[in-house]
Amino acid sequence: MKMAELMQHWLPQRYDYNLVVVGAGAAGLVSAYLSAAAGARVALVEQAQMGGDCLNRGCVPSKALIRSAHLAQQMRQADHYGLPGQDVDVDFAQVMERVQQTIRTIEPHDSVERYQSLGVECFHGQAHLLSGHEVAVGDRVLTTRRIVLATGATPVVPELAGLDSVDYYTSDTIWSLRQKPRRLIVVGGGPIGCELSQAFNRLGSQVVQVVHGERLLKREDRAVCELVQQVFHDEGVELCLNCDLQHVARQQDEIVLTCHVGDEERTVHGDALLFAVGRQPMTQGFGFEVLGGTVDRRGALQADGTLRTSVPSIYCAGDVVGPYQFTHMAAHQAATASLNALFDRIWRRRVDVSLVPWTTFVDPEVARVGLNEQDALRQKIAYEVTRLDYGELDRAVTDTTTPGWIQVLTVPGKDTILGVTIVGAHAGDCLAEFVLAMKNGLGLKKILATIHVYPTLAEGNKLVAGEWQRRHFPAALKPWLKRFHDWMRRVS
Ligand SMILES: Cc1cc2nc3c(=O)[nH]c(=O)nc-3n(C[C@H](O)[C@H](O)[C@H](O)COP(=O)(O)OP(=O)(O)OC[C@H]3O[C@@H](n4cnc5c(N)ncnc54)[C@H](O)[C@@H]3O)c2cc1C
Ligand SMILES: NC(=O)c1ccc[n+]([C@@H]2O[C@H](COP(=O)([O-])OP(=O)(O)OC[C@H]3O[C@@H](n4cnc5c(N)ncnc54)[C@H](O)[C@@H]3O)[C@@H](O)[C@H]2O)c1
Repeated sequence: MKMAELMQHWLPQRYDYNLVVVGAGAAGLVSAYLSAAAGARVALVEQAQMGGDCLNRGCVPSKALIRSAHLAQQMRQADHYGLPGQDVDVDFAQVMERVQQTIRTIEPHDSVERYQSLGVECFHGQAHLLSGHEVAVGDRVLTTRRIVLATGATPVVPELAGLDSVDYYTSDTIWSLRQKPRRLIVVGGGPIGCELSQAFNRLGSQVVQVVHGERLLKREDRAVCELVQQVFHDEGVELCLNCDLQHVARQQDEIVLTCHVGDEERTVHGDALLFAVGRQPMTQGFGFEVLGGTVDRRGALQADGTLRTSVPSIYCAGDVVGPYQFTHMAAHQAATASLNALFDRIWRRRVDVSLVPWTTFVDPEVARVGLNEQDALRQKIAYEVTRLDYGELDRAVTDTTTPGWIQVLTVPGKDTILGVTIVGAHAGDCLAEFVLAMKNGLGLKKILATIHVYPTLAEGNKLVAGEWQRRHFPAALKPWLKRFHDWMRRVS
């Protein structure tokens, strides 16, 4: 039998679906929704909760927790605002209940009911790939022309001697806590470790943050990390940098984590332990590898620029492929993957990762798009720096939300923006204007020429553009202007 005949033998005459999407997190939901909106017949398979990580264990609960922690901190610092400062008696169980309430409020948006109403057929169960065109869910086999894998990622737990003798948390399980840990050990200096260390500390846990590297948030410039570390230190988060984990043990009622810091041994004591050491793409256990699907050296699905995997009928999006593990990237990739999957006979586009913004929601927030100084130096890209401190921004002063700054890197001598880092209150919101500008090739002069509302933090974007303009005013023009104005003062 020839190959074509063989294929004909096992492929159905007509597929049930144009697209089956595996996983109903940010990537899966957007893939399913867009495909249904484009008129395709779509099935969405989720083994656990609709909304995936972002809604149930990630962005939503963490930002709800951070909000309570921020308010507790503001209450303590009420004297900065002319009000009596106070000790805050945090009802931790209530805070965690609010976190769950927040999830419940958003939940309908990601629910089966909503997606069914949008024209997506939802299946609950673990998807298993039987071929590049067949997905089993329980007893059912869904046949489909294309598949989008959006299976996400799971928290990494380091291999550590003694780990089986202690209970520990990850970002998946920490939300079940109802009793505040008196002393919390957080392992990891990335966004999860930093956001949760500060939040738990502000809610009254004594936090020790144990970090492998020499600083927190190592993707950011050193000055940014130093400010965050200073704030953490001032608020009482104990930082253990350059730590190599050795072993962990339960001793009486406490957890004892032993690390090497250089040649020295250091022990860290706590009542609870949280690992935040990265998230591993979910590529195994649903038949992809059996079909010859490959993963890259990061352990993420291997895909081309159009998000097609090594199995031609299967595309992918979100944390399972990365490399940027953000909800907004999952959604962005989902749009590319699903439309490519539906229309690949006639048209495919590449996913655009040239401009990926992100914000780490520590206080002060750290937001970035494009290059920072350490990237520019590493890539040997020439740049100029223009910086505006929040202290020069009236709204930051009236709100007592200093410290912070806006730093813009531009092409030397030009207003073309290479990258922006904003550190400070609402940095993530303020960044959006720069993302739009960069995406559309607008330089700082265009931002300067745009009327910004006074007094807002976003006005800082215009002020930093003004600072750039002041420094680039053509020097040769100055004597001419002086002569012109001298002449104009003559009384004729
Ligand atoms: C604590 C924390 C805070 C975060 N904060 C932010 C933030 O502020 N901003 C931001 O942009 N990002 C944040 N993130 C990252 C963000 O949550 C993820 O990037 C995003 O959720 C990834 O979406 P996804 O659809 O790729 O994966 P997921 O949301 O993980 O969805 C994958 C889904 O697939 C399902 N699944 C897996 N295998 C199968 C199978 N075989 N069959 C059926 N279903 C399957 C899973 O059950 C899951 O529901 C945070 C993450 C964490 C953990
Ligand atoms: N605000 C946001 O957008 C946001 C918030 C949270 C999470 N996220 C996403 O989730 C992803 C995962 O976050 P994360 O913070 O877990 O991972 P990460 O990879 O960003 O950081 C992991 C940290 O753990 C440290 N580490 C790794 N192994 C270690 C070990 N054995 N001992 C001690 N330290 C160790 C690393 O040095 C690093 O500091 C991020 O990449 C991010 O994209 C985003």
